[in-house]
Amino acid sequence: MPLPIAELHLHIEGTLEPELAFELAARNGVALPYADAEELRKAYEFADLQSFLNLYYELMAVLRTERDFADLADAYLARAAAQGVRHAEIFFDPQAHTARGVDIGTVVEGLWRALGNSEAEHGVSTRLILCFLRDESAESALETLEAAKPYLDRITGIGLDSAEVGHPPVKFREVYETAAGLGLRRVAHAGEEGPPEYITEALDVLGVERVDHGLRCVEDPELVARLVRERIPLTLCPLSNVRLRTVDTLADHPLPAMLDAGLLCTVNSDDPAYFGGYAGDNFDAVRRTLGLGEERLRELARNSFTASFLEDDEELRARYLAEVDAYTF
Ligand SMILES: Nc1ncnc2[nH]cnc12
Ligand SMILES: [Zn+2]
Repeated sequence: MPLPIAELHLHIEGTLEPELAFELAARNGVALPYADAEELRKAYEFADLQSFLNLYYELMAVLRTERDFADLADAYLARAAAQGVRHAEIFFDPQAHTARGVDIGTVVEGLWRALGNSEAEHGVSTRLILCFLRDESAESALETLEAAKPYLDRITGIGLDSAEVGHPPVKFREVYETAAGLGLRRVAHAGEEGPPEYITEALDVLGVERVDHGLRCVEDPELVARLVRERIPLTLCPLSNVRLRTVDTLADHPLPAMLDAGLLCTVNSDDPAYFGGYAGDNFDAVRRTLGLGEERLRELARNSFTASFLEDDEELRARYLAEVDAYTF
């Protein structure tokens, strides 16, 4: 039985496995510029974040109907459950779909078909987090939040993703303020490729409660001290960092030093179809390569539930934490 964990950094579009991409392409009459799934998988060789994002957005062309989004989310939830995920807070990128003429309602309702049944079907509780694309305009983000208003009962929070460098958090001050007024929780990618200053800005200007990645905080000891003091969770994604070359090799990953420093780290998969592993695979990789022992693994699992947005169901959080405590390796 795998260690029970919460996954807090997962882009649903990044769970599109090549085989499902071809199945959906056939169903929707979309032509993909690859002969088959095997050839597509060979294209998963990335120099940096942008080279990954190019393929990530290109493949989304196959996602067109509610059923497509439901199938995508259902496939993820089944895989995640098999790896010990008990709770998943799932990002989606509405602008990447509305730009192709797919309505935000199609996306949310499609995802909800799978998420609404997930506890019964897969034993995985879920929350949905709407992400704005930071390389699009602030106006576009505001329009997206407006378009999401009919679906806010299904959306727990907002996030910020896509190309980081050159798109600092401050660009999205207004939409984060508006979202906070609507009662939405706030997270943002910061310090993945961008500098530590973006992490500080995400905290101070956007009011984020959790930082996605946050890896580059290690370059600024004062920032590390603040993150420790304020118990700000970081959603790290070790296999993603290797594939996108933000660390040279997994053995160089600062996770052990970050835990030693007292940071509230969690381990997640980011875009598992592209980066070689789901949440449990990331745990296995850091256990094997970074030599994390049982106490550290249990700490990471506890952190994932502590950092989750389960304030609306503290009983469930307590149940998950008890499962972690009772787990025998
Ligand atoms: N790792 C990542 N960083 C920024 N934007 C993303 N969108 C999907 N995955 C991402
Ligand atoms: Zn991400």
